[in-house]
Amino acid sequence: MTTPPTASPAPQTHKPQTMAERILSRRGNGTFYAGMLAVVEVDQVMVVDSIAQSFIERMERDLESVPKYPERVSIVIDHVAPASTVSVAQAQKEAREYAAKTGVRLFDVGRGICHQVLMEEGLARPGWIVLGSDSHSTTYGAVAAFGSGMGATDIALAAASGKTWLRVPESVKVTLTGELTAGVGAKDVALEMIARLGADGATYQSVEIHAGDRFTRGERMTLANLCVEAGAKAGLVVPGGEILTMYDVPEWVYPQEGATYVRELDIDLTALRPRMSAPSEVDNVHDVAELRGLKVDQVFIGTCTNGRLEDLHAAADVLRGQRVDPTTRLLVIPASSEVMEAAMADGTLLTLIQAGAVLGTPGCGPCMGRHQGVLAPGEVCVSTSNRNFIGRMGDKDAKIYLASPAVAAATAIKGRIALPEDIGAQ
Ligand SMILES: CC(C)[C@H](C(=O)O)[C@@H](O)C(=O)O
Ligand code: SF4
Repeated sequence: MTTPPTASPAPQTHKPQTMAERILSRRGNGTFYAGMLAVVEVDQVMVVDSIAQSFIERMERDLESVPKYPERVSIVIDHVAPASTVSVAQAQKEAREYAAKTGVRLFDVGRGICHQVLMEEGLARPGWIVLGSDSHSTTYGAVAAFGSGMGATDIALAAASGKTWLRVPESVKVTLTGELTAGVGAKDVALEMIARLGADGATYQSVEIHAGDRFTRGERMTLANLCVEAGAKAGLVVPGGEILTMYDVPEWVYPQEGATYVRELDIDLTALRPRMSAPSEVDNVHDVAELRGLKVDQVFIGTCTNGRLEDLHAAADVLRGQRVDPTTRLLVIPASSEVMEAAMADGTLLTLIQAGAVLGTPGCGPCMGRHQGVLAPGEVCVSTSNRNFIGRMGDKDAKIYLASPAVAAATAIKGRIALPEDIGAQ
């Protein structure tokens, strides 16, 4: 197989480092700064169903190799699960056989979306390097893991060698100030951040988010998840709040005072209103109030961005005792089996179903337009996901608006873009 190049030599003096520089240095073979080439240990390699066939082909045909550490590789069947066609079923069958043969972990149909599942399983931890065959692998930055998406070839090389090599990214520092007002949450912050960075504004950079003790792990996942929509290589949230009680956070993941950033921006949470991304770019962000009243055919609550228990709670708080508009469909797809079980146990699912929601199998659902709720020409969807590109959820003439679970729920009741306050909720 290909031999990794030798990493850049360590500099003589020690300058303060960003989070990305610190983590890559610690997990690699030197003291790295932006622009240098780092060779690093990989703690977890994640392969999704849609990429599994090409991953297996790279491993067996091109590299003639097997995973060096099978316990560090996970395959997740989540994007089109259960299978929608014979060829999808065949690919998934091959993924199962490969897992059985090599001893890598397999999370099968119904366990949930890759990023949610890895987080729940403790397969992303502070200071880890987690590579996924999926662009939203930046999500692991919620717990200060350097998470990044790569193609099948790079993923296979990492699985075969236990290492990867990459150019150390420059960092953008995003500092959150003030406190959120009622009805505004992590999704609104994430959309505002993308609007401010721009869709290509952080290409190959590490977005380092200074959030203090604000936000739960799930909310931090929403923030880190969206970073890739600005083109980021990683989205790292400085540990604080509940992360400190959930994990042992090593000192070496924190950025150092005086580190070098290519750009710094502050987001004042107090001034933020519920935000919505209009078609067909994620950075086309507006106040929901400006878009109010637009007729909506489908509302989708779920995905790796906003399909967690707290998201279902936010939706249920708005939908309790209400009915979905008869001309609008509401799809709710929990991000994982664990989320579904908890939402079942605490009555959230009953509330949603009584309001008229249709429940789907934990997984990606219609997020990328492969099954379970694709859109017809001219249809409009409000989704809690992260991408609203042309054709993303079905027909190229369908339109997707991205918003928080609370806004999505209010919209489902009205059948038109709405704020929770429009139906008397907060
Ligand atoms: C199928 C997968 C590779 C893809 C990604 O890379 O993100 C998908 O998850 C998406 O959201 O578009
Ligand atoms: S839920 Fe959507 S964005 Fe997330 S991994 Fe699945 S397809 Fe990609």
